[in-house]
Amino acid sequence: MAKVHTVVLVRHGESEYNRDNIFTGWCDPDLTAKGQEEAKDAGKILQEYGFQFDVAYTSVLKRAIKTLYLIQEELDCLWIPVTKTWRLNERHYGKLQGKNKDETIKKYGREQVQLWRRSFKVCPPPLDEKDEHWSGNDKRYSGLSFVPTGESIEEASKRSLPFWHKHIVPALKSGKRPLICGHANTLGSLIKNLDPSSKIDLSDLSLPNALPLVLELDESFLPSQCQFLQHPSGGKLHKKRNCNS
Ligand SMILES: O=C(OP(=O)(O)O)[C@H](O)COP(=O)(O)O
Repeated sequence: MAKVHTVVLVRHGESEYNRDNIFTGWCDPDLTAKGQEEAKDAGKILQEYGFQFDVAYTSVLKRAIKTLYLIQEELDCLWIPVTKTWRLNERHYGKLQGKNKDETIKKYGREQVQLWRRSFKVCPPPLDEKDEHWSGNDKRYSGLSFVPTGESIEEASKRSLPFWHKHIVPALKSGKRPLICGHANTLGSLIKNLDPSSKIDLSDLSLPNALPLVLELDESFLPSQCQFLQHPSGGKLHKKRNCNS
């Protein structure tokens, strides 16, 4: 089907928790120096392909906000409107937040941990509201009637999809070119759940850090194709990797 609309999505660059192999969710670690470079690289790749954006969206987590800023800086479009929303936050990882992934596997077993990470409906164990990682007292969430203590991928999709329909689709309808900077599970599940029957394969939602993903949509705003724009190989060639199965 012919391409009608295009949205570019980027997972943030490497965070301190990514570097240390820690479940992140709604925790708010910064980008590492490597993550900052990855973000700048993403901007350079997008520039090389000639992408331009009129509007941008990100979460309220600094790893995504800073990645977006660095991309905008590379593209010289710091002036475009940016909407930050908790609806694009990473899925809430409950009690796993702040825990090392290998230690969690040792404690609970690989199969159980994989179920918490990738099952659509299974929620990770809930975070205690007294835990240091509980977001209920964080002022950025003061407008929410309910602050999650853990989310399944399905629950995370249920709060990101309405944002897509309320903000991204109208932006596309008015001819705007949107850039979305977010998180592995939320972006992956958002794309998959726009049309669960689509052939798009995001190989278990493990989106690489700061690799721009070009999503093409048909006239009904359903995904028709998606592909990653690869990092420069040898500093020269950017190879596109197709993710349609
Ligand atoms: O918070 C996370 O994602 P993020 O680094 O994209 O924000 C997760 O810890 C990613 O880990 P996962 O691949 O085990 O789901």
